This record gives sequence, C-alpha cells and structure tokens, in this order.
Amino acid sequence: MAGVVGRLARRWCSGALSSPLQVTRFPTLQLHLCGPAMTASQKDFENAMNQVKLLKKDPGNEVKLNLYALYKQATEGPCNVPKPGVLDFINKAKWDAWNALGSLPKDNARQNYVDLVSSLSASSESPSQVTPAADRKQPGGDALVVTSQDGITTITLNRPDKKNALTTQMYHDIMLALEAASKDDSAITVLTGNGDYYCSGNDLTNFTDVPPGAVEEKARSGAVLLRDFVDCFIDFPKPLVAVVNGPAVGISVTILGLFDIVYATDRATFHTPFSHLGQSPEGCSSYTFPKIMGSSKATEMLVFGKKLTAREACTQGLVTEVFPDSTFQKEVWVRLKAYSKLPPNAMRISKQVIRNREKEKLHAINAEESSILQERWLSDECMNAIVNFLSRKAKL
Ligand SMILES: CCCCCCCCCCC/C=C/C(=O)SCCNC(=O)CCNC(=O)[C@H](O)C(C)(C)COP(=O)(O)OP(=O)(O)OC[C@H]1O[C@@H](n2cnc3c(N)ncnc32)[C@H](O)[C@@H]1OP(=O)(O)O
Repeated sequence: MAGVVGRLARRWCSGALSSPLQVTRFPTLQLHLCGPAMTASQKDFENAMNQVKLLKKDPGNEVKLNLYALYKQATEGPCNVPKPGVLDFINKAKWDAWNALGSLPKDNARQNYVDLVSSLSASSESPSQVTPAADRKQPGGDALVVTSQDGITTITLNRPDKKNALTTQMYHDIMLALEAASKDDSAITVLTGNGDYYCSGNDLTNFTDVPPGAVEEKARSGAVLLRDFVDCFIDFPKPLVAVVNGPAVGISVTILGLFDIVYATDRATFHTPFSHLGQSPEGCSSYTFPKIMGSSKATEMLVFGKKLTAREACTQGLVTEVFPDSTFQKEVWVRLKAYSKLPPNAMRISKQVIRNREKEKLHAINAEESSILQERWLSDECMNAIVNFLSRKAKL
C-alpha cells in the first residue's frame, strides 16, 4: 500500500494529477524567524512535494485533486489549458479543481500546498511533521527519503516491499545524506525505516549479475564501499539516533554500535546471522558489541546468530529504550523534538568528547573487518548461502 501511495504521490508531484484545503500550516524554524506574514519558500514547497511520498495513508481523491490543483497553480499560475471533454472524466476533474482556484496568486497556492501536506503528514502515522529537505539529492528513486524539520534530519529507508534491504545505490545515497546532514542546520540526525521492517540488511541481490571472472573485482569494490560506508558513521559529528521501527538484520544491526541513541519498538528484533551466510561481522561490531554487552553475549549474536528481542537488546545495552509498538512513533518523536531544541554546538562537542578517542581505533577495525569480509564473499560458504536465499531455499 505504501508503495502504491508513493507511486501516486510521485505522479501528483510531477503534475500528472492533483489539490487545496485551508489548514493550519506547520511552522518551520525558518518561518518562525521570518514572521507570520511570510509565505512558503520554494524550499518549503519542494520539501512538501517530497513529504507526500512518505504518506502512509491514501488521502483520497478529493485531497489528491486539491494537491494537483495547488501544485499547478503554484507552478503555472491560473488554469491555462482547454477544458477536457465531458467524457474525459479524470482530466476534467483535474481541470475543474485547478480552474476553481481562479486567480489565486502563485505564492498563496504554494503556501496552501505546504499547509495541506503538513496537515496530511501530521495525521498520518509516519514520523510526524517532518518536512523533506528539498536541497538533498535523492538519487536511486525513492528508496531513500531525507526529511528535515524541527532541528531533526531524518533519513528513511523506503523499500518496504523488500524489507528495506540495502542496495549498493542506497549505501552511496546514505553516505551522501549523512554528509549533507553533517553540514545542515539540524541538531540531530535520525535513521529509520518505512514499513514493517527497519532493515533486512545487505540486499543479497547485490551479489548477482557479476560477469564471469569479475567476482574478485566485485568483492574488492564491495569492501571499499563497506569501508567508506561505515567510516561515515564513525565520523558523523552530530548526535545520531536509530529509530528502529521493526526487525533489523545484518549490517543495520552491527552499525547500531556507532549510533548515539537507539530507540526500538517492542516489535523489533536484532539479528546478525553472519555464520549462516558464510560471512563475518562488519560495522565495527567485532569491537563495539563485546564492549557493549561483553564478549560471550556478543559471540552468541555475531558467531551463533542468536536473534535478540528488543527487550533483550535493551538489557544487553545495544538498545537505549524500548517502546510499545502502539505508541512508538508518537513517544519517540516527542522525545527527539525536545532533544533537538538543546544547544546544537554543545551536543556536538559532548559527542566528540565521548567518541573521539575511539575514532582511530574504529577506523582500523573497520578496515580490518572489510578486508576479512572481502575474502569471505569469495568463499563457497557465502556463495551457497546467497544462492539458497535467492533460489528461495533458505530464509533467516
Ligand atoms: C560482493 C558484493 C558486495 C556488494 C556490496 C556490499 C556492501 C556492504 C555489505 C555489508 C555486509 C552486510 C551484511 C548483511 O547485512 S548480512 C544480512 C543479509 N540479509 C539477509 O540475509 C536477510 C534475507 N532476508 C530474509 O531472510 C527474509 O526476507 C526476512 C527474514 C528478512 C523477511 O522474511 P519475510 O518472510 O517476512 O519476507 P520475505 O522474505 O517474503 O521478503 C519480502 C521481499 O523482500 C525481499 N528481501 C528481504 N530481505 C532481502 C535481502 N536482504 N536481500 C534481498 N531481498 C530481500 C525478499 O526476497 C522478498 O522479495 P520478493 O517479494 O521479490 O520475493
């Protein structure tokens, strides 16, 4: 369903469909500063277009028409195309909605569009009231959605139909998103997932389509990608929070040791089945996990693939706090919004004080783990496990 809504949302945003309602707009920091008379900026508008992609509920045809009409009015001005024929129902409905806006100025239409999207976001169950950062590059389609509001930049894994498995493109995009978040004016950065999973780890199809004779090169470039990816987490300068909205597998679990806070729904599980996959730990977990939970508990997870419940992971110190699934989103975002109002420089510096003395060591561990994994990817154990998954013979 989310995928369908997302696809529809893209169509509206590209002007194919569309929208208005008078609603209370959700104020951004920028608009607070500018005062109430300001209208939405182009950036707010583009943010709102991105936000539509994250709506979990289909808002219904009337709202879609409103969105369409406001989008057209904001970008092209008053309706300027011939009225479609009476039997061309869909285009006529769209034309009527746009035409009904009359001579509404573009600025007002833009503002109304932002207001409407804000009201839809607030009433949906997704991380509430976050507005996408329009200036962020979001390549690779919508598999990654970056949003920014209230001092929080949120990076959302958005492949719910694939349990948010990470494609190579997504690794690159997450690095770009972290790079941008490290420099933007947000105080806190969040990683979360859309749908019932947080993340099912590395997309195992990353191992397919390797031309004969190119396996070693693929493993080498994979190890470079992994190392660069994990380095970005080691070096990330602001408080980094994982909002674990469901089960987590593989690399999405191991890198949690590099986050500053991990909030989890009680539905989440934490699973690192590396031996089952013929692989070995990454994300600095060979160091962070024993440090966090002691070496025998870390061995149960990383060597024997023991799956932890959210509460077990919290007891072991991997998770900061567990929330009932029914109130998870609400409680977590209220908490994070409060934290995001703390002085950002103080938070950055305190994070540095806590983390910096470990950085060099973590980079060395990351390099070592990546190099070991490069060898593992070439092993029969690993290749068999991937073939078994892809041929639907084995799941975790
Ligand atoms: C040499 C090349 C290197 C490339 C680049 C490397 C970059 C760095 C790599 C870092 C190392 C990382 C290691 C890990 O993360 S190990 C963990 C890998 N993950 C898994 O093994 C999970 C596999 N998935 C499952 O076991 C199950 O899908 C799961 C238990 C997660 C859910 O089961 P459920 O029954 O609820 O749902 P489905 O299986 O039906 O899943 C729905 C669809 O999603 C697809 N899916 C899910 N997870 C993955 C995945 N990890 N990779 C690819 N596809 C995945 C699944 O196939 C279904 O798809 P279809 O609907 O099309 O069948």
